[in-house]
Amino acid sequence: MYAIYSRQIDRQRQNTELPEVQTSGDADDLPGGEGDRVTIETNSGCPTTETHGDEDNVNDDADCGQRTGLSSVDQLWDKLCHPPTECHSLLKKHLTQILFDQLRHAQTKFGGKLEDCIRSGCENTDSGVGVYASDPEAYTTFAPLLDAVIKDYHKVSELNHPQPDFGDVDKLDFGDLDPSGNLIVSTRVRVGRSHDSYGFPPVLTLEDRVEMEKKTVEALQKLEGELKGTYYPLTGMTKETQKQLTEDHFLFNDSDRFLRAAGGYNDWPTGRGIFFNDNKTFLVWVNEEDHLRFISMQKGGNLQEVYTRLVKAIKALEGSGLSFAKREGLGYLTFCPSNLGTTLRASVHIKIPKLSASPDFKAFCDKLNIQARGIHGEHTESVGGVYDISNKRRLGLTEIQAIQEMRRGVEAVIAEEKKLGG
Ligand SMILES: Nc1ncnc2c1ncn2[C@@H]1O[C@H](COP(=O)(O)OP(=O)(O)OP(=O)(O)O)[C@@H](O)[C@H]1O
Repeated sequence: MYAIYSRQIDRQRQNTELPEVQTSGDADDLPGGEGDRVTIETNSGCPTTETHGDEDNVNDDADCGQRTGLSSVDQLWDKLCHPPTECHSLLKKHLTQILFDQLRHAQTKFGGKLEDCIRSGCENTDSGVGVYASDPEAYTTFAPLLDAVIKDYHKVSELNHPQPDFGDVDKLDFGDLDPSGNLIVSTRVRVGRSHDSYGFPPVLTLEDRVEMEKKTVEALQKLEGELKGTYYPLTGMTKETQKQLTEDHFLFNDSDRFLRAAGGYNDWPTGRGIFFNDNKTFLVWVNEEDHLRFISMQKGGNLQEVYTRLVKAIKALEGSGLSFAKREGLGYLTFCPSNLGTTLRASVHIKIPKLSASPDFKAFCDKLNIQARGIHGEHTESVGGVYDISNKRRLGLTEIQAIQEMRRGVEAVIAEEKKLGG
């Protein structure tokens, strides 16, 4: 069966041309040099009364099924109960002995098990969240654990996410957030989407990945106008091209140990790739962390243009025959529970040397529901006082509300930086 899919993909790949290395890409103007370390957020609270696993069941290989070489659910539980250093993850906080006993034999129709959801958090006890959904149905089967984690992470008391509402893009009340062009280097808005008929990375087979890639590429090839572009599979792409596209902030890589432990890089690079239009303002990541990530980005601070382009792309792709996983009260479903709901992260890369050096920087961001990251993605450091500032909330509000929250946050950040003399 795989041979058939491989042949199909090989044919498809023969028809695509690999991109030239972009030595003068959009992000080349980003400042270089070492900078301050970003404070990474965790929403933790370490339990003081965590009970230990049932030691009689440790090494119960029956739970491993066919996934040989992976720790069993009891081995994972044991690791979580005896972390090498203090553990503050949401997994640790919410997976009690009672819940573990209740869920340890549960299985979704995609074959997802508890161990698929908790592996990363048990292997990496320094995780902030520590839980991934094995597949869309995990949000039902493992709801006692996942709901608690979701409520805690997103700071909501009820899971009643509203229906999608992108607002009227012809009547947006914002444009360029930094008309002077002095502070904002670039703006990016992304959403994640999952095919509703496939599981998430831990339960996917190589054949699934190839099949999903094919379906996705067929839909992407229908895009028109500004969104029209070309798909570049990772398989066959030179290391130099991958490196350059990653450094230019366009492409993903396989360097996140949390995602790796969750199975996010299984069968790498098969089934993965990137689609982009000619001027690289609309991109789609295929089979990175999520089945699909739609990304709109450009240099400067024009949030209106970036958001409008993304909304048009979402509507076009929703009408192209793809069917995305959603659940009442949770919105769009993603591999990581931190992303579901709107799945929207709108960010600017912004030069804020004064504000970021202030001891109140994190509190300032928290108050505005915005988050600061380093400029090479989550868990990276800031470079030259440039930070990635984005909306923190993705669940419990609409897309247009999330964008407005980010806009207000960025405007406040700019005002504060100027007040401090920046
Ligand atoms: N405003 C921006 N301008 C240019 N590049 C950006 C911007 N925001 C994010 N990026 C780039 O996008 C890439 C992915 O970043 P990152 O992994 O933090 O976010 P993400 O794609 O939203 O996913 P996740 O939140 O799941 O990690 C990185 O190369 C990062 O530098």
